[in-house]
Amino acid sequence: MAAVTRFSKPSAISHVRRCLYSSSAVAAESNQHAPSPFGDYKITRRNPSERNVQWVFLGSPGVGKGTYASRLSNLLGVPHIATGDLVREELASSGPIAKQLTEIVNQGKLVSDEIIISLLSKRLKAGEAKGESGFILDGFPRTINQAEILKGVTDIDLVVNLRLPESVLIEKCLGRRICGQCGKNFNVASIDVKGQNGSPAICMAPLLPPSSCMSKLVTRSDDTEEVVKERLRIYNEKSQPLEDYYRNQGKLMEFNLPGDYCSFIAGRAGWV
Ligand SMILES: Nc1ncnc2c1ncn2[C@@H]1O[C@H](COP(=O)(O)OP(=O)(O)O)[C@@H](O)[C@H]1O
Repeated sequence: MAAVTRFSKPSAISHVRRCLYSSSAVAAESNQHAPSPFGDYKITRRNPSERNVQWVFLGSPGVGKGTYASRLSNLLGVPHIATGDLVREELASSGPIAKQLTEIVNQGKLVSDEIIISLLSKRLKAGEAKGESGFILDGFPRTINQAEILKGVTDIDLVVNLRLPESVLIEKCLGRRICGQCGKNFNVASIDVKGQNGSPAICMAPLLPPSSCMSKLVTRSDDTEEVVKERLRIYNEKSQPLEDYYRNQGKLMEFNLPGDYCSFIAGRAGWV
């Protein structure tokens, strides 16, 4: 993949960052006075050379967006903001919208734009108060409408799209576990799919927890086979069109897992 080759040089990330900053600076300035659909919160639309990276991770449920995005966010020094985590925090808080959210999430449906944008605005506002000027978004946008709303408030630099075959996605979702104490994510699924009809074999080792977390593992209530299949269906219908949306803007970088991404990011950072 040409993009991977281009990214595999030592200073690749900072180089891409500089290139993306300079190409999007004009667009950023011309939209400075656009009204914000983020309600009372407006992402400060800065010249990209004066802020940190603003990237988006796309990919089906179970593809590992959270794992890869959080590792990359450590490398780039920006927060990893997952809207699924914001939704789960809201659920755990028993706040006013928690009851309404429980039903939607447990059916594998999408939460309304109004609610998700309000949760995201709150998180971005808190981050900005601490001096954050960049992010890796995971789970947002999930529809063309959300992407249009985001475009109205900031100019995303790069969109990373991760891909795995659907049979593997289901196994990975069913293998997900969270430590109820430290909140870290793990995966007990051991993937070993033989190559067929020209498609490569896929082997992915489980991401096992340390012994201190072992007895505290919980499974997400929406990670049942039925709900996962519904989430995949909704992803294909509502989120997959985002690939073309960002491809047409020249912002999409695609990785077929596990090979492409692992050999690029994980290998370079010494994670594998
Ligand atoms: N951008 C969004 N728009 C609408 N609903 C969302 C969004 N992000 C998260 N959610 C809700 O939170 C749930 C969990 O999200 P997430 O952890 O990202 O799950 P997944 O494993 O399906 O990627 C989703 O099924 C959906 O109900």
